[in-house]
Amino acid sequence: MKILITGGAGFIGSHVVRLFVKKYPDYQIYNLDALTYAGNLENLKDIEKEPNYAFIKVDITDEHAISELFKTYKFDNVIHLAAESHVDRSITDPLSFVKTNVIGTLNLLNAFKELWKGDFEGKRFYHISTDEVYGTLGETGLFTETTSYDPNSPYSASKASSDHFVRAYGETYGLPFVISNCSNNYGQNQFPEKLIPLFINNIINKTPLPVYGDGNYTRDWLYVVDHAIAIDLVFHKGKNAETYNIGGFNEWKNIDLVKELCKQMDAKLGNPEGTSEQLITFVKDRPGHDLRYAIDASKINKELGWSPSVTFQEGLKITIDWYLSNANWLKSVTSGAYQNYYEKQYS
Ligand SMILES: Cc1cn([C@H]2C[C@H](O)[C@@H](COP(=O)(O)OP(=O)(O)O[C@H]3O[C@H](CO)[C@@H](O)[C@H](O)[C@H]3O)O2)c(=O)[nH]c1=O
Repeated sequence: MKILITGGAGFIGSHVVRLFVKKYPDYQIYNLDALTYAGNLENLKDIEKEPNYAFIKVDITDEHAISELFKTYKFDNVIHLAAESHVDRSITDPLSFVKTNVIGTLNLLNAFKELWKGDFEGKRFYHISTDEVYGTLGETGLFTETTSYDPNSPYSASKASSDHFVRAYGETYGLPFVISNCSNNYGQNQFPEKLIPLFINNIINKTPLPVYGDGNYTRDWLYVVDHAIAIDLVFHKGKNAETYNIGGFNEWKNIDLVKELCKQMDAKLGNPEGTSEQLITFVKDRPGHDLRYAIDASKINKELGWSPSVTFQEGLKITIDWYLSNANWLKSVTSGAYQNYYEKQYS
């Protein structure tokens, strides 16, 4: 089986590529990535020489290149993770999100459709998406697979649009697909623009921790390897044309999470208690900031037997240890791209 995994050099993508390369030696895994600021082949150093792994540097916005690639390699299946993913960046540059997340997805769908021309036996297009397509929750309630789409940021609007296109290709052309919508991920190799790795990096460098608004925003956090395990299950056992919500049953208000992170970092760094908390700085809010995301993951639990295997305390510990022992990785990824979007745009 030939599987194209897009965005495989990125954070979640690299964990998915590693899992598939190691677990399925009979599959041929093609990792397609444009290697933008968030993609890094260092993330896959440990598996790059495996015989069932190949890397292809192509941007999914390049319609011609994508079409030629599908003709050459005849991929049986696609697991599509390539995306612009950072909400703050989408606020300053929405168009690049439409190009990659919407047009890029369309290019893949078209190439897949043209390659198999309706003979889709044993084929599947798996679109990896986000819980942000559902918009925001109040203090109570959970997103289920039937919650209406109501995206609020340019990022979530672009992901909602690509989800709709995938479903439309299923309805219109009979293209076999499955979609999953996941909550906030954290873990090793995440680019330090996202809350947890950004704040770990800032604590290491003793720079301010910019908490947006009053910090009373809630996210549901999932350890990235548990997401990769869920993707493996949905890919192999998920029903055609279905959606699966994936979440950690692990809601945290940002301010509480940041304080917990500070506590664990102080313990690790041998700082007196309370040292890192002094770096917390309440700053101007993110425009259109969604109050709360929370996922009802009971469908994937009941149908496919998935539930998170790593507790938040364990996952956070693994993550902190990884960043502390990979200072070179942190330095190299932060030397080029500007990672602290608060300072750049909202100050
Ligand atoms: C970077 C940053 C974030 N925040 C807040 C904003 C959010 O309420 C929360 C998490 O922010 P972020 O790490 O940017 O993640 P968020 O906007 O929730 O979106 C993430 O989670 C989504 C899934 O829910 C993914 O689809 C997105 O690709 C991913 O970026 O922390 C701060 O207060 N200060 C910051 O500097």
